[in-house]
Amino acid sequence: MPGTTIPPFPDDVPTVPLLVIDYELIKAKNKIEIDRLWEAATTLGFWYLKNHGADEAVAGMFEMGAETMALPLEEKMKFEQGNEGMSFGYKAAGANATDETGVPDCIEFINVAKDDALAYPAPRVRTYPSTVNSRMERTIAPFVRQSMEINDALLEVFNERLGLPAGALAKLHPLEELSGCEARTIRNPKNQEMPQDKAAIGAHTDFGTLSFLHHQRLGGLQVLPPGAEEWKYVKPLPGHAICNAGDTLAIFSGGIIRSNLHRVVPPPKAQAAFERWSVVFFTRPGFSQVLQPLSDQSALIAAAAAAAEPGQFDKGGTAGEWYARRIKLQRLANRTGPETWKASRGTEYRPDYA
Ligand SMILES: O=C(O)CCC(=O)C(=O)O
Ligand SMILES: [Fe+2]
Repeated sequence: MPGTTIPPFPDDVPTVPLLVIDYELIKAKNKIEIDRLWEAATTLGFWYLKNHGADEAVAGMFEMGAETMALPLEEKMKFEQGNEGMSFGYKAAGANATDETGVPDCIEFINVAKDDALAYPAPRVRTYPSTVNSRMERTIAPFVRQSMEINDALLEVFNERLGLPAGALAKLHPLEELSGCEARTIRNPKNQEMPQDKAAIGAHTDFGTLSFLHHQRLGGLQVLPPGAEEWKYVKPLPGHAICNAGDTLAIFSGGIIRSNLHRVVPPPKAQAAFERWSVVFFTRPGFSQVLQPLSDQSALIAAAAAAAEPGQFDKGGTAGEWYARRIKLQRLANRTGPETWKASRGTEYRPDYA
């Protein structure tokens, strides 16, 4: 999309002032930057990340998404993720609910399992459209590797600040174990015939541990800060990723790290006339890992978990069950009524919004 024609993000809409974290400083173990990352993760659970070095792979992911979405719908549907609680593959527009009344979403996306990208050409989980296969080695695998390296470095910081023994969080995300880790490219159609506050992706928390998100120039992502009544836009900043913590990190940390509600609405004002694309990598635990606060390994987590409402973080099932439930029950094909939406929710649920 030629940059000159895209109107800038408007300066008169409510935005949330995320901290900008410098990945180079995090790698250099800069104490001040680590403190800032910790503050971001434990207050809102969202931050910008600059100097992450993944720009080329991210650009390739946008291209892969455009090539894939340009395929005939019939071809894309051969790789649809299905209704059984698996996210890998193609998700058609309208397949998911965006709220408890069952209003359909309007975005389509392609998800590639980290386990397929790294094992290519041998499928570990499933197969993909030709446009994915042709970029598996030159685009998707490098994006997966770089994203994992970045998320692993952030996890190491959290591991230490949570008072956990070295490698405790990493152990829950073994490279070899099948997991919900995936790379995603999303297409959001332009000129959506819907009000500006109507969700393209409904209010949700992310299912996994850490998300590494990229936009081009268009806004539309909003967060609902703790205690706030009003959704606030996250302003896209060129070259800056947006990172957020998800449910499984909130659970492992007994709620010390925040998995915050967010949603996608049409881009604000004049930007709504343009198609919006996003790229994400989701780090999620191995499917067999048990979801519970790591209280037996950290006094800090034990205290936080003890202070939390019963049932909020002591979930008990496996990461595989958590992932499958959340995906399966947001599919409209599986909806029986408002209870299906409710049963698909994550660690944060605000009945007035989510
Ligand atoms: O497109 C975006 O900005 C956010 C996407 C998102 O929240 C998700 O895929 O979980
Ligand atoms: Fe999300």
